[in-house]
Amino acid sequence: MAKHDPHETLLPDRDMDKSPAIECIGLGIDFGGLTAVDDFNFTLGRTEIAGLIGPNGAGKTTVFNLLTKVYQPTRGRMLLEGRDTKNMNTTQANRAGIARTFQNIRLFKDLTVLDNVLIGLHNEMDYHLASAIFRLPGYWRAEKIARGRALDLLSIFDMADMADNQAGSLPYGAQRRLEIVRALATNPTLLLLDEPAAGMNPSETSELMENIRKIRDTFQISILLIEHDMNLVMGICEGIAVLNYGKIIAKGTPEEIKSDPDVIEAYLGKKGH
Ligand SMILES: Nc1ncnc2c1ncn2[C@@H]1O[C@H](COP(=O)(O)OP(=O)(O)OP(=O)(O)O)[C@@H](O)[C@H]1O
Repeated sequence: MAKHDPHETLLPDRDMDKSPAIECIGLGIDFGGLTAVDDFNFTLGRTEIAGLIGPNGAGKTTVFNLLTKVYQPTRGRMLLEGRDTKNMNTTQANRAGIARTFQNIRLFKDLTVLDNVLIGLHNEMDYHLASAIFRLPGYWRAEKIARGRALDLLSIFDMADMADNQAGSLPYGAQRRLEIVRALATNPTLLLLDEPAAGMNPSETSELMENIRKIRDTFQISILLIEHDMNLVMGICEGIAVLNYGKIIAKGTPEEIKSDPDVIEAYLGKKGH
């Protein structure tokens, strides 16, 4: 496989005129004596769809927790569209453009589908607190706009007719879709998907692949996904980084990754993933 410059984007020719969606430089984190992620050099260009793969316990979710500022790194730096994220917390990282979904569905199951999306939108909206408390005209205006945007988002994923249903009553695939819609409501420039195909049947997975492409094309954002389903990863990702024991052991196109002996040994050759 071609050994890539660690600071090069997975697709080096794309969007060279803009700062990358995200750039990690020597990022690392220790938990007590355990180094969960180390020397993580990773650059994702705008509108790339990339995959982060590796065996169980390799550090993939920890990388997502670093990118979303759930964890602060022990070392290294992370730039979001050229901006240093050093002092950001999770809310600030979200406002700066990173949104994520989780390995296990985290919806407000008793609320309606629409309300779940509105929660995402409110995170991003910036109306005055007093206007919300006293229900001033500005509040209602903002609410109306938010409802319209939420319904628009739901219709892109053919979910507008489910707007008033309880989120917990939706079929599994639709709940996962709703999680993605809620993340998109925060208007991200980088969307992180943690095992989006987990628990899906093959037809739900292929629908998910179409939706991921649609998201990138419609919103012109970058997508980084963690996934064990190799058909999805190889079918949709333009670039892939492979993590093993907290370190990147390979980066490249799906074709390069498939034939990389280190990857085969560390990951693809093993059964059970
Ligand atoms: N908060 C924490 N405290 C201590 N150790 C942690 C913490 N978070 C993660 N780890 C450890 O870091 C390592 C990487 O875990 P992580 O969950 O990131 O792996 P993963 O690649 O996402 O695995 P999987 O594919 O099973 O989800 C593991 O050894 C894990 O036990």
